Amino acid sequence: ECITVIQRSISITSQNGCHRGHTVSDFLDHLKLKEYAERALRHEKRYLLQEDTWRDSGEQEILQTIRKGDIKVVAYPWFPEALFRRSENAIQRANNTLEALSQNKLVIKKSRLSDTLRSYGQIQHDQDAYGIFAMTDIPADTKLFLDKTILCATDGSYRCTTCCADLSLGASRFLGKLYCDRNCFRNLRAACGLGTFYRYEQDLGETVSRPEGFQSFFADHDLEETTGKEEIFLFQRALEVVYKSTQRYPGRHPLQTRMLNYLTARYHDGAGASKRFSYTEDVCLRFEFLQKLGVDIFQDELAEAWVLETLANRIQTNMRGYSGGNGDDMVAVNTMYAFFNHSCQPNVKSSDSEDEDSAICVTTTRKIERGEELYVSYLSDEDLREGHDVREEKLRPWTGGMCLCRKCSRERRRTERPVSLYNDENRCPSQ
Ligand SMILES: C[S@@+](CC[C@H](N)C(=O)[O-])C[C@H]1O[C@@H](n2cnc3c(N)ncnc32)[C@H](O)[C@@H]1O
Repeated sequence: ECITVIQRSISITSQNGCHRGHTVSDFLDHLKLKEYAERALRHEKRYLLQEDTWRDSGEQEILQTIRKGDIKVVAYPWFPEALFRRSENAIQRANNTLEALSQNKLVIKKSRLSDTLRSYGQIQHDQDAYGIFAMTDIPADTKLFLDKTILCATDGSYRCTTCCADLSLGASRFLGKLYCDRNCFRNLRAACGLGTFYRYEQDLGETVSRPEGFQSFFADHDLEETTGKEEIFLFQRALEVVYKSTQRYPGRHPLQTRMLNYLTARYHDGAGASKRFSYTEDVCLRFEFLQKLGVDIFQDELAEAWVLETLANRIQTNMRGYSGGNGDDMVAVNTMYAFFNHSCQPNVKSSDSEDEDSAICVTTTRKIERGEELYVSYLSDEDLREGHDVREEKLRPWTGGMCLCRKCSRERRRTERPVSLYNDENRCPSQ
């Protein structure tokens, strides 16, 4: 009913050609929309009041939060349970890949953080956190594996626009962007379809057939000033991958797309705060991009808000960033690397591969014993030198609460209640 009212008022406004010539029907529509908005506000308030994280907040605070546009994304009750988390098969497949890559040195298992994360509500009550464990003793400075990138996005200044490879040794320019070579340019063009390149193609004078009502993403949005625009591009790449998968395997749900189904999603909302909602980024850009892919946003499962949200969440929880300091920022997802949990005293370090596009290389920083869990740091070296409170705040987007690493547990113990998992030196419980 609400959509009909909106559609009617849009068509009246466009027929009138301006917003000033209000009609009686405009006015009634306005009143009706206001009523719907009030009803939605009451509903959202009731919903938030039932939530643990909001129980201590006053009604005014809740209302203000909703008015600012903060929302909580929940799945519709009819979504199958299987879509809430990764399948056993996905973990098994990931394990086969990791064992082969690491030459049987490493295995993916339930992390030693898992039970505590669950008891603190940092993961869901029926969710497991996985991690990477050593299957043998491993000396310091051992190269563990090289993990290829499945998705990446860059601003393109010093890295290839398609594969994010370092371009310091040479690059080719096509239509104003830098690439390793023509192949990379062609790959991105094939992956993104016409929309991405419309403006550039037009500049070159090539004829492009433009579907009616079609809007070019880059032509209509100036993202130059947007912070984190690489993340928006990364999300679009993920949508392309998912779209291609659903075209190829029509019965497969978008969230079961291979590779992306290796990734865990955060179901906490980070620091107890709900997600800041941006109409431009969360609605307009996503829908426009789906439209570009040819997805019917009222019919297709891919366009369902919870699916898009979960997809974006999986990308954000598992991506890694790289900043070379010269503006060559990039964000990438590497599926095996994504299984590492974080420690403020990591026993594994990562580096960009020198010879393999944007692949990531992981190496031990000290001797590892059989059965130990391996951890990387999600923070930069500089941030690791900060005190406990600063580190915990910076880690909150991932942890949604406390950092459960050994160092943080120790430092927290000095000040408040203990969260100790470390009586036996990071050992996996089953060893
Ligand atoms: C990149 S994933 C790591 C692998 C993940 N445990 C899995 O099952 O695939 C990041 C997520 O792991 C959990 N995590 C990793 N390190 C953590 C830590 N030190 N403290 C709390 N949670 C952590 C958080 O839930 C975070 O969102």
